[in-house]
Amino acid sequence: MEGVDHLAHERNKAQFDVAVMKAVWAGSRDAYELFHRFSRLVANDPEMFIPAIKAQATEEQQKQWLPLANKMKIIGSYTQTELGHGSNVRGLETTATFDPKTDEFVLNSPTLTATKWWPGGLGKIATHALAHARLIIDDKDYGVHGFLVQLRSLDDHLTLPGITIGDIGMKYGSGAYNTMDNGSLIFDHVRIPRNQMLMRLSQVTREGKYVPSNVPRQLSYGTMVYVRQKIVFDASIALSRAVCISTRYSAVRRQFGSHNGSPETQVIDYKTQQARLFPLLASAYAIRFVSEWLNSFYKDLLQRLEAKDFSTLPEAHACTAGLKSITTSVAADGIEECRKLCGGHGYLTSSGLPELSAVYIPACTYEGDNVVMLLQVARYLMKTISQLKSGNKPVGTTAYLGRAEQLMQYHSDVLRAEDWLKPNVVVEAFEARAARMSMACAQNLSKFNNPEDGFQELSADLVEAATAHCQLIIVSKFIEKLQQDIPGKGVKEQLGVLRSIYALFLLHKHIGDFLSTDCITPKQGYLANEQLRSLYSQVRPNAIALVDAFNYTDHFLSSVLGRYDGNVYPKLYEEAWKDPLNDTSIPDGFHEYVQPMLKQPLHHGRL
Ligand SMILES: CCCCCCCC/C=C\CCCCCCCC(=O)SCCNC(=O)CCNC(=O)[C@H](O)C(C)(C)COP(=O)(O)OP(=O)(O)OC[C@H]1O[C@@H](n2cnc3c(N)ncnc32)[C@H](O)[C@@H]1OP(=O)(O)O
Ligand SMILES: Cc1cc2nc3c(=O)[nH]c(=O)nc-3n(C[C@H](O)[C@H](O)[C@H](O)COP(=O)(O)OP(=O)(O)OC[C@H]3O[C@@H](n4cnc5c(N)ncnc54)[C@H](O)[C@@H]3O)c2cc1C
Repeated sequence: MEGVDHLAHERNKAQFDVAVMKAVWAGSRDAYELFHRFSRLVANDPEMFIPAIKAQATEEQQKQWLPLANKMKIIGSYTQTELGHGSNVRGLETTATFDPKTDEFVLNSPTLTATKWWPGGLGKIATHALAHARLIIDDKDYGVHGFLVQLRSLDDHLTLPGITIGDIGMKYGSGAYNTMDNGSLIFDHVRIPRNQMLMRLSQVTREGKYVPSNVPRQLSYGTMVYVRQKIVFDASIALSRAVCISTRYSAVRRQFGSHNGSPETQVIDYKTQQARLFPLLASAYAIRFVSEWLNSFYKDLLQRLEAKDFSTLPEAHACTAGLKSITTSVAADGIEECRKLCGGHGYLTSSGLPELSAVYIPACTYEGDNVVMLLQVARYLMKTISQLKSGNKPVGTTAYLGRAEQLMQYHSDVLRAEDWLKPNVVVEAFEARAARMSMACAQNLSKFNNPEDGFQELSADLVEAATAHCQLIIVSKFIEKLQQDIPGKGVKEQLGVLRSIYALFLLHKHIGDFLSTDCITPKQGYLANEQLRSLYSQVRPNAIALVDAFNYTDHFLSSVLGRYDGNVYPKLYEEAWKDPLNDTSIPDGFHEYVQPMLKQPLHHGRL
């Protein structure tokens, strides 16, 4: 049956132009062409070190180090986290003490918990580290700064004196993340020249004078803003990959429902399967579009920073931290749901899902623990609300808080299920929910004498308010995307269906928020759910074409279940047969251990 497309009948059902949708998913026609060519050539290979040099090094330092890094003459590791501290960057313990006699910094790990722990590439391969350490001059602590430190000889790759490096060992699962040499590093009074402190933001002079930056010190966290927005894009890839596998397999898999010898039901036709799968399909598109927006916001930030305009930096931090958190959580949970959607076969390595899950789930932790990131968003929201009194009009993603008074009076006017298809009806409900949750937190916070005590006490509520705010951003950006000119037969209509599924699924999932804040009535909640069911029926004939639009090759999916041609069973069988256990019919050790047991005589009356 090689060459037969078992999913052709599904593809024929599509009510939209898949070629155009491929370009929409890729971002543009050009991006599509590029991805199409490259995805067939290379695997993803993220750099980790270079963005930080660009952000924190002076022009002179960049001239010295970037060509070396770009040409792979040196291999760098972003070395921030320690055994004792990851989230609390200000709590890092490694020290870099200035020695005015020699014009050097002395890097030292004063305690076990100061050991650098986790940095990727550090364990085995890196020649240099961008190490984060506390700057000490004349016994005065100036806080955490970045230092370029050579770790290994460029001749024989042996570690240099005073440096102890190891790999931190096996990680979750047996999958590909174990090929990453996350490492540990101890400094024992290692000396580096003064000009290897990254001095774009603040400098240390030859005399040992600290010259603080005249720009916000938060700029030193710029690498994290950059990587977090990349991670949002990455979430759309990881989730769409899992959704592609489980959608195709759900159309192939049949279970129950045969009448008089007719074929059994495709599991994708079960409403329960649709209610689990289609919100994830919609989420993949939603994350894709919000990542597109976030990337353009980030590019705008860079232009502003060039012009010394720092006004959007706090919002950029809140958006990248919050969206990193929400989207990686959705993707990680979504991958696991996709595994379950594939039943038993989803647990096989050949489904591609266990590997994807094991590699992906740390995204909820690295580059900022997801809860810690939402608490940053909450701080930003509380700050925005506290400034309302002084007449500060919020802009951008918090503009709706400027209409807080009006939103506190809001009651949804939905009367019929179809009313929930109107974008403005959805946005108003999401704005009112987010605003009321934040306002409630702000009001509760004001009851505490010490705001920090209040923040700790209310942190679970604050995380929920931040979640509501971030979900509002994603819903709004999906709606804005559809306000653009999108050509192609049926493309906009399909995206409209996905947009409504995304928003109404969230409403259904967080119905408690919407009801307890009195934004909607139970009847309106019921109508939203009714609408959701009918949207699932609309997406059903287009489901396969919607995942085809991701344009993933079988090689990229690495999944027997997600094959483009749907030829699952013969390939599943073939794949199992490749297992080394099947090379022989008698397993190793059988004659030594199992056979003697089998040959033991039976004793009457005893087992
Ligand atoms: C590397 C390149 C890769 C490129 C390719 C990408 C492909 C993508 C796909 C997949 C590859 C991924 C591979 C894995 C990579 C993993 C790498 C790592 O994990 S590296 C370690 C990351 N470590 C954290 O993220 C720590 C988390 N902690 C923190 O960020 C901070 O410490 C935080 C936010 C918790 C703040 O802690 P506080 O409370 O002590 O803050 P205070 O330092 O005092 O600063 C407070 C002020 O600064 C602002 N702020 C904080 N962070 C900011 C930021 N990043 N930008 C701007 N402002 C920020 C705050 O809003 C606040 O502002 P106000 O004073 O209220 O105005
Ligand atoms: C696969 C992987 C790759 C990594 N790569 C790198 C790298 O290349 N370079 C590098 O420097 N680091 C790297 N890291 C480290 C990573 O950035 C940190 O692990 C991450 O920032 C989380 O910090 P932590 O480990 O200190 O978690 P912790 O902060 O110890 O988190 C433990 C728990 O405490 C909670 N918590 C912490 N603080 C608060 C708070 N203020 N309020 C409420 N709850 C809180 C968290 O939510 C979490 O539930 C990597 C980590 C992983 C897993």
